[in-house]
Amino acid sequence: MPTPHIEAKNKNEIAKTVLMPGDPLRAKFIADTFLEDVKQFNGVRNVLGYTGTYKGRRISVMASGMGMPSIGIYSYELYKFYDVENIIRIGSCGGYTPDVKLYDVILAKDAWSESSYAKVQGGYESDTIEGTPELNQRLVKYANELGIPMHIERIHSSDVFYRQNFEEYKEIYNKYGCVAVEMEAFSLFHNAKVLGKKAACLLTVSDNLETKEETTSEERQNAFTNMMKIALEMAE
Ligand SMILES: O=P(O)(O)O[C@H]1O[C@H](CO)[C@@H](O)[C@H]1O
Ligand SMILES: O=c1cc[nH]c(=O)[nH]1
Repeated sequence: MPTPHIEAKNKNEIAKTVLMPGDPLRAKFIADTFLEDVKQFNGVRNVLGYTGTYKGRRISVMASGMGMPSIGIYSYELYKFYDVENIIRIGSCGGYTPDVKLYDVILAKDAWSESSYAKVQGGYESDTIEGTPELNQRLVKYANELGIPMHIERIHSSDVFYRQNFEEYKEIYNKYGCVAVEMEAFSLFHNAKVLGKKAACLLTVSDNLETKEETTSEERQNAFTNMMKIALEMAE
């Protein structure tokens, strides 16, 4: 400590629970909008990380960057070297079915992926990994208390944003039951599993591959507040 990618010198600078959006400016938005007594603990590569209080309880928020190699590095360092216990990814996703509409919140029960991340990292052979049920139960409870509806479904973690064959998502939906795509949960869930830690993933639908509706980049940064409010209740 510090690590190659996180400059915090002391474990105490980071709370036991870290919310993790891909976008550094979404992390800044959360710190600016929802947290009090905020201290920035990371700025390496502009992957911003902050610790503060929410309703008087301590929590951190730090970006993961995009894709499994990136969240693989940051979540590993947080769990292994900073004694972080819980990471809640709060991301955007593309809907594979009209059943998930723009701005809907999805809790990833598990993530299916073609990625080699888990196999290469730790010899894990399956293509599906669960989020931590205990965290999922807490997030369901908080969503209910806040009156925010939530889909609880399997998602697709993809290494590829721009596929040569756009239509492949239809087969992934039909064959594996993934209702939406994002790019990090599978490796986050894997790291939690091998390190004996906990992880969950909340997503907001930013676009829909079937209906072709989409939100703007500014909305993806600042407007996905329902999932943020659910995740912030994890503060302790
Ligand atoms: O909005 P974030 O959290 O970055 O998540 C999604 O958005 C990025 C792609 O635009 C990928 O990181 C994907 O997982
Ligand atoms: O990975 C992602 C995230 C949002 N929207 C997509 O289509 N893919």
